[in-house]
Amino acid sequence: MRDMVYKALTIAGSDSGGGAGIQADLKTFHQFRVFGMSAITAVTAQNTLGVQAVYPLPLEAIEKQIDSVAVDLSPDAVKTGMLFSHEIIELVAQKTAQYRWTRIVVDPVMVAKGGAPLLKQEAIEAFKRHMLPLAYVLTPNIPEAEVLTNMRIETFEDRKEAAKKLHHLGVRYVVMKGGHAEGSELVDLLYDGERFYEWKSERIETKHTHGTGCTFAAAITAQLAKGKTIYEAIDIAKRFIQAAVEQALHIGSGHGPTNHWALYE
Ligand SMILES: Nc1ncnc2c1ncn2[C@@H]1O[C@H](COP(=O)(O)OP(=O)(O)O)[C@@H](O)[C@H]1O
Ligand SMILES: Cc1ncc(COP(=O)(O)OP(=O)(O)O)c(N)n1
Repeated sequence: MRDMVYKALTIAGSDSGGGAGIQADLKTFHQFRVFGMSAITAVTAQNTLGVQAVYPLPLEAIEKQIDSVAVDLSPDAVKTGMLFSHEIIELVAQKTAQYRWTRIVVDPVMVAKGGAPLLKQEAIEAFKRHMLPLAYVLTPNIPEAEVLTNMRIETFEDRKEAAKKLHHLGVRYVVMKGGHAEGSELVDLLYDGERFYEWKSERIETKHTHGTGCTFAAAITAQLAKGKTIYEAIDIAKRFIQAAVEQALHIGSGHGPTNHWALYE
């Protein structure tokens, strides 16, 4: 008998350098034996040194890609990444409702590591209004959680308070990543509306962390596509990202990408 084929769709921006965005998502899906599909929202000219240019796609082009995938290939889980403008956010929200997608992982991509904006300032309210209530899982880093909650996050208790606020704004599972906090121990936090859960790891001292957020969220999406629970999905995604950073590829002269095949070498 044939193995079941699980499918995941990523709606995100293209990173020509291959470390983040659509490219990181598809590599991660593939690594977990999940069939990856894409709807590109924007094309970036990007490498390990930074983002040199951003070209959002026409709304019609984004809509057609989503429709083509949805009507024929029925994704088991969906991930969103760089959405760039309020028009794209509104379109993606409308399509999510139209196709009744429920296993949706929303990575609130705002700024690339080098500081380039990947979400317009004017789109933040639309993001909060449309994307948070749709999110089965939301994966903010600490600065993104600060923007979405309008609060400063300094202590671990602040992170918990922010996670609660995001849950109140409609998110089912809040996964607050700890990469931007100080210290040699890294803690990713899950709030499920009742309890907090922590995933701890050693911080690897490296500048090669380009695409960690995309890769981690894509790993969660792949596991949800396979029918895993959120707790199982984060267990696997955390081990995956740790190995991917630990065995980074050391390519390019800036912030290099993680190693998407590290766990299975
Ligand atoms: N130096 C590091 N060593 C190990 N894991 C890391 C490191 N930096 C980030 N991670 C992990 O990568 C994921 C993304 O983290 P974070 O840096 O907070 O988000 P983003 O990449 O979106 O800014 C998290 O699971 C985090 O624990
Ligand atoms: C096209 C595109 N999408 C998302 C990002 C941000 O990715 P992230 O995983 O947060 O990694 P860094 O940019 O922080 O290294 C991106 N750069 N490009």
